Amino acid sequence: MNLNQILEGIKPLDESAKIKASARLDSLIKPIGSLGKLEDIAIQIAGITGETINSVEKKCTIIMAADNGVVDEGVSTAPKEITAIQTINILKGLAGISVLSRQAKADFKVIDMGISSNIQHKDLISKKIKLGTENITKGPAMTVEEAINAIKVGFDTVEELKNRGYNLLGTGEMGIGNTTTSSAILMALTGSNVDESVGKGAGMTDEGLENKKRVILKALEINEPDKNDPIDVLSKVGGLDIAGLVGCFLGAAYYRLPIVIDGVISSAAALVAYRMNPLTKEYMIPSHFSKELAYKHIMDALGLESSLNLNMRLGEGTGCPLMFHIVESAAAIIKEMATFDELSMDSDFLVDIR
Ligand SMILES: Cc1cc2ncn([C@H]3O[C@H](COP(=O)(O)O)[C@@H](O)[C@H]3O)c2cc1C
Ligand SMILES: O=C(O)c1cccnc1
Repeated sequence: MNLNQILEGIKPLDESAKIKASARLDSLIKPIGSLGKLEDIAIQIAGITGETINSVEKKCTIIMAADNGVVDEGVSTAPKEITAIQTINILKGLAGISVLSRQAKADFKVIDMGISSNIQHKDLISKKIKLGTENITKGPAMTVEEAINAIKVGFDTVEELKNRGYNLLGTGEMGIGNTTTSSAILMALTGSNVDESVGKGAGMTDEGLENKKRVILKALEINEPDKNDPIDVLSKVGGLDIAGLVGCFLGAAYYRLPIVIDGVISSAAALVAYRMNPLTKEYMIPSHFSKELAYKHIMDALGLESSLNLNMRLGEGTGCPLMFHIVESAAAIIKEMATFDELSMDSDFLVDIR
């Protein structure tokens, strides 16, 4: 399947299923709308699957790992070797995403999209496009063909997970320097200014932040990404991890699966997918409000709002298993709460509290 076929195969949510889910929620023994975002999510999932009652217990966060050539410009406090080291830590079950996934009884899948060394682990899926991107202050991060190949990896991963019965997905990443590429994508696609688009990432001094801003401005000047062409933006100032995640968002919309957005890097990928086909947004579920500055502006550009605010700024996909608890709760209320009609059959004392 080529990219155009994928984009054309994405359809809107099922409106009649949403109406039925909404009617069921209004019939439950609670004041109308009182379960807030849990109700919104239950309705969204009904629209995605076409069913009122849904199971979302088989969950997986897809973690795309890749290196970024722009790290040579001193945009991260961490050395680029951390990408490989932390990818292995994730797989060994030791990292934040590993622990939170275990807690949520969720799986994760780690894909090497372009780590700059040839590391191996039995559970690491190698789909390496190349050994890290080029330095974006000198030219494009990757070719358009490489970007499309990376998108295809994400898309195919979702297809495989759908075939294996997964019904709730999440997006995560590991890639030193990827808050730089995320901010560059935000600025290129929306024209937002550098001071509201660039944060300190994994940790950065004030001087380091000023350098990071200069580097991003230079990358945008050298590459001249076309804001009306999301693939141009992605290939010029993005990363292989972000490109893979774009494919995950396209895949989730194509195969009609709900997909949770983690932090600033996943949300940058979500914005690229949204610009490629706005219907992808209907399948996205934001998780937490990342403290990284660009996050708020990316969410504004997407017109989405996160449900959790835990002052987190880790990445890896850590918002996803936390949000899985909430999404499972949303699926449970619409399935398991009683309706007023059901109670009136059992009880002479029912008072309709609506
Ligand atoms: C030990 C460590 C573990 C991490 N896990 C996720 N990130 C996060 O930080 C990186 C992005 O930040 P920047 O753009 O400033 O490099 C990404 O790898 C992201 O997943 C980490 C960063 C570090 C240092
Ligand atoms: O919000 C995130 O995803 C994030 C923030 C800082 C560093 N890495 C990731």
